[in-house]
Amino acid sequence: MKFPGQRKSKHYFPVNHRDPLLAQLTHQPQAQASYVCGIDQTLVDIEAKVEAELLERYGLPKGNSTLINDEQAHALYTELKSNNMISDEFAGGTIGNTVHNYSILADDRSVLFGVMSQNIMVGSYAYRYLCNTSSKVDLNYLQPVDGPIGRCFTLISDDGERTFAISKGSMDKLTPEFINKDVVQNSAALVLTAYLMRAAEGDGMTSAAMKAIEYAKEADVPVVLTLGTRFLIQEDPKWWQKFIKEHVTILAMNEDEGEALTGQVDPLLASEAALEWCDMVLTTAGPIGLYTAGYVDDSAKRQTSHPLLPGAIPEFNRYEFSRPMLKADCDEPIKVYAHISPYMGGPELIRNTNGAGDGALSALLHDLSANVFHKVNVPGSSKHKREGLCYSSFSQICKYANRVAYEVLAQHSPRLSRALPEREDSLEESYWER
Ligand SMILES: Nc1ncnc2c1ncn2[C@@H]1O[C@H](COP(=O)(O)OP(=O)(O)O)[C@@H](O)[C@H]1O
Ligand SMILES: Nc1nc2c(ncn2[C@@H]2O[C@H](COP(=O)(O)O)[C@@H](O)[C@H]2O)c(=O)[nH]1
Repeated sequence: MKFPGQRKSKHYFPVNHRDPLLAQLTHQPQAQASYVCGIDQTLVDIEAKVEAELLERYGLPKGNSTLINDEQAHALYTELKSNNMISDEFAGGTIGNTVHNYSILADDRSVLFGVMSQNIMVGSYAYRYLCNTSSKVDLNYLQPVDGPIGRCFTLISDDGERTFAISKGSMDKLTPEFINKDVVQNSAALVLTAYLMRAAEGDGMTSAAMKAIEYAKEADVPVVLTLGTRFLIQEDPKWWQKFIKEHVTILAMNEDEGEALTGQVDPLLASEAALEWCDMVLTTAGPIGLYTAGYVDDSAKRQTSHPLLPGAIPEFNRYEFSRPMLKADCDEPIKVYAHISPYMGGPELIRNTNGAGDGALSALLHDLSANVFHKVNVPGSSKHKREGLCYSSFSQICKYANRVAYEVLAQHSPRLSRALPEREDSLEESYWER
């Protein structure tokens, strides 16, 4: 496990500083590992820049992820291919991206549940998916299926907004028997997307996800849900509120999904509202940056040394130096919020924002998993006198998530091909040289 480590307020990502507590680990040759597991619809992203007219012609609402049938998929693919519009084809899927990025950041194992074609031709989509996934993502639990994996046409508009058209193939054929109970129950977190809940009748994906949730809850493993798209949530916000209340520990969403879920346009107020149903919230807000929100026990709260920020909740970041806790672990829970503006104002060139939110979530998962790792291996640490959900404070998690989102945007791909630089200097130099 590579640690998130200590971050200077100016340098929003892991730096070389060694945690003195971690030094104890060097005396333990066999540190116990910690990992996260996730379930996804196995998808390859087929990226193309398109005009608004094409979206209209195929009946694809801008910004949404729409399921399309085989005939529509064939027509769309033929049109994109014959006009040389396809710019990239790479492994995708919101949770596939998240666990891949987690493994890149942590330089450690994650486990992905899903399906994989059992007969794979070199160059096929299944082949590409495997080639484009970090070798640290454990794919040994994938369920073999007869058909192809899914295709996600990722259609980028002039303003960088992405619209998805999903040709599902066999992506929803995962069945509950392929969810390994031990793997889920020994993990630091189970990560899911709202997309898993829209499988058609006869497809096992939704029941597989519910089985995994059942296993996770039995073992007090945090369940992390990312909302995927506002269109899915606005169909029935009450259903989602109940789902989150019953099953979810940490919720990740963007400001549109937050509005669809809570009715609050302001991402801070949407985060506050969502805290009524879960323990922690990560709300990304595009060029506005991102928010973390959650709970800490009154006795463990820590005041920020940063300027207090105005907002719909005045001075909302007052206790952002606190570490997130489960509400149930607090005697006197208080709500804590933190915000950060985009790292360096965002990259100079943003081709599209595909996967930026998933990137931010993978940083949060890394921090959470590092906490489990630290707790198991350095149980006597003062860090664990109180039960904490994460290793770092709300403020630090904001910085780290923000930095990773920047990297996804700068690398122009939802999957990181390399981890963050160890030292800030090179990046900063290039920033000032602009
Ligand atoms: N236009 C932008 N300028 C600068 N940073 C951005 C921009 N869009 C996204 N980001 C960064 O990426 C993060 C996630 O982006 P967002 O678009 O909210 O996620 P999602 O992909 O889930 O919609 C933001 O919190 C911010 O740090
Ligand atoms: N599992 C699913 N993933 C999907 C679906 N539609 C789109 N996507 C994936 O989302 C990421 C980008 O996420 P972002 O919201 O952070 O930009 C992309 O790689 C797609 O593959 C879906 O129905 N199911």
